[in-house]
Order: sequence, then structure tokens, then C-alpha cells
Amino acid sequence: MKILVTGTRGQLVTSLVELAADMPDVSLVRVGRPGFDLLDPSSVRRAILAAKPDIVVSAAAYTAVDRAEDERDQAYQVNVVGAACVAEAAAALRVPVIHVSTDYVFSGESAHSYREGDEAEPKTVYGYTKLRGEHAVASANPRHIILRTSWVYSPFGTNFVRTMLRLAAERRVIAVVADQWGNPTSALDLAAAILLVATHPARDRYGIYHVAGEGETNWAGLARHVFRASADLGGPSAEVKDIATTEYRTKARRPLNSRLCCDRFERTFGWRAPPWQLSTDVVVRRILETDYRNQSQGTGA
Ligand SMILES: NC(=O)C1=CN([C@@H]2O[C@H](COP(=O)(O)OP(=O)(O)OC[C@H]3O[C@@H](n4cnc5c(N)ncnc54)[C@H](OP(=O)(O)O)[C@@H]3O)[C@@H](O)[C@H]2O)C=CC1
Ligand SMILES: Cc1cn([C@H]2C[C@H](O)[C@@H](COP(=O)(O)OP(=O)(O)O[C@H]3O[C@@H](C)C(=O)[C@@H](O)[C@H]3O)O2)c(=O)[nH]c1=O
Repeated sequence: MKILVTGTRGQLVTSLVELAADMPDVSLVRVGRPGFDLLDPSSVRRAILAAKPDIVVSAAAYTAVDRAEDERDQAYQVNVVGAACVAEAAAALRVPVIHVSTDYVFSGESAHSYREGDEAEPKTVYGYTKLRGEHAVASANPRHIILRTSWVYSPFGTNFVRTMLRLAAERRVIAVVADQWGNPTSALDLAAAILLVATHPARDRYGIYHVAGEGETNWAGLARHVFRASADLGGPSAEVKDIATTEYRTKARRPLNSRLCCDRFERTFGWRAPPWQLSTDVVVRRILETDYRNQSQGTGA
């Protein structure tokens, strides 16, 4: 089976490439800039039609949450127009598209973990463009599976876990918001879920699903866990000071509640992500092995 994934160096695409390498029946092709640019619809169509995949994974996106507040048009072009082009090209080949979306489509004002049918009411430009992207993908290709995930981290690219480890080398105490709650998700787990979906497509499974790490925490809780895991392996560590969202000024207002209920995905595909703590340990170990090889001890086992 030939799976086409959009993006070159992103966290998710890199994780997909790594996992697919161990799947003899899967050939994974990635398309990215400059030949494939979501800001250039003709390059998107050309790349996808030429590759003739059996399924398309739409993983590339504009993900800079704060910058999007100032670059509304660019975020819209990538996350809405570009995503729609990807889904249209898959539709032209009569193949399904798996599109990745976000917890930030929700306002965060609910007291419960969000289900797929709950009203989406984004409070950020990024969240708004991702929601409009979901709508555009669904209307461009009836064979769509939209996977909303949250708080993605990995050994690759830019993410909160790597940022924390980097900051620990510079500061003894790091102030981290403790009133935004969510489900940290390893890109490696998300990639496993996507490959499961991609290799078991079925007409009655099209629709929207939530897929995120099992269990919940806040950003300060995640940072503390990262530092404990890192310290156990001789890597960088820092003290975490709990602060409120109001004490950490950002351009985009993040949702206070980002928790996603993943029961529908488990019912349909028989898969649930591991507890976030276990996956975080795996990723911290990988980061120490690659980024801090000379500073940490005991990371080679
Ligand atoms: N990161 C997170 O915490 C979360 C992410 N998501 C969603 O998951 C998906 C994957 O995210 P993640 O892997 O973390 O993202 P990254 O920020 O790590 O990577 C983004 C990818 O998009 C590509 N890209 C951006 N703009 C363009 C463009 N104009 N044309 C072609 N490619 C482009 C990048 O290209 P290049 O390789 O050239 O840099 C890169 O491969 C996205 O849809 C995101 O919205 C959902 C919830 C949480
Ligand atoms: C670096 C840092 C961040 N924070 C806070 C800011 C913010 O509320 C929270 C997370 O910050 P980040 O900027 O790393 O993460 P952010 O860009 O908000 O992450 C989001 O990315 C997009 C793509 C998604 O789809 C979301 O699911 C989510 O993962 O941590 C601190 O409190 N202290 C710090 O030192």
C-alpha cells in the first residue's frame, strides 16, 4: 500500500516515516517544500496526482499558534485552502484522506473532556483556521477521516518537551502555566494510530475522531514529569513554578480545557494511546540520546 504524507521535517511526518520503515507492506512517500507548497494549489495537485497513492495523510500545517495572530492570511491559506486542495486531489484519485486537526478548535470553556460532536468555537486564529480546514476537507472529499489531537511532542522538531529541556540548561526555575489542562500526545503514538487507520480504511469509518495521549495533566505537570524523567537519566532538569495563564502573556489565548475524549476512536479502531507518562519517558530518553549525548549518563541502554 502506498501512503502519501504531506510535509518533510514536521514532527508527525518524521514519526510516520520512522514507523512505516518497519512495515513491509507500506510504502510511505512524503511530499514537501519547495516542490509541494500548500500556498501553491497547483503544486499540491501536481505532486499528489503524480504519486498516485492509495491514501493521503494530510499532516502539514501552519502550526505557529502565536504568529498566526499576525499572519492570519497565511495561516488561512495553508490550513484551509491548502488542506482543501490536498483533500480534493485525493478525491480526484478516489482515495481517502486522513486529515489531522487540533484541540484548539474548542473554546476550552467546557468542564468536560470534549467529544467529537461538541460545539467547536475556537478562540485563536490557528484554531479558527484548523476548524475551517476540517470543514473544507470534509466537503472536498467524502472519503475523509479527520483526527483531532493535542499537545503533540516528539524527539523531532519544535515542541514543548524539547523546549523545556533546552530551557533547563539556561534556568534553575521555569515558570509554567498550571491552569491549562489537556492530553499530551507523543507524535510516535499518533503516527501508530494513523498507520492503523490508513491500513484499515472502511467506508463506514469516515468522519471525525479524537486521538490523544491517555490521561490528563497541565503544562506544569508535563514539565515536571519531563524533568523527573530527564534527571533519572542524568539529563538536564529544573524546578517548575506553577503560574496562571494570566501570568504568562502570549498573543494567542490558549484554551483552559483542551481534554479530548477518545472513546469513539477506541470503539471504532480498537486502539487507545498509552498513558502520557509512559510515552513522555520514551521521548525524553530519545531526546537525551540525540540532543544531549555528551551531557547525560545512562542514556545509551
Ligand atoms: N504540534 C502540536 O502540538 C499539534 C499539532 N496538531 C496538528 O498535527 C499536524 C502535524 O503537526 P506537527 O507535525 O506537530 O507540525 P510541525 O510544526 O512539526 O510541522 C509542520 C509541517 O507542515 C509543513 N508545512 C508548513 N507549511 C507548509 C507549506 N506551506 N507547504 C508545505 N508544507 C508546509 C512543514 O514543512 P517543512 O517540513 O518544510 O518544515 C512541516 O513538515 C498539523 O496538522 C497540526 O495542526 C494538532 C494538535 C497539536
Ligand atoms: C515555553 C513556555 C510555555 N509556557 C506555556 C505557554 C502555553 O500556554 C503552553 C504551551 O506552550 P507552547 O507554545 O509550547 O505550545 P502551543 O503552541 O500552545 O501548543 C499547541 O500547538 C498547536 C500546534 C496545537 O495544535 C495544540 O494542541 C498545542 O499543542 O505552555 C509556559 O507557561 N512557560 C514556558 O516557559
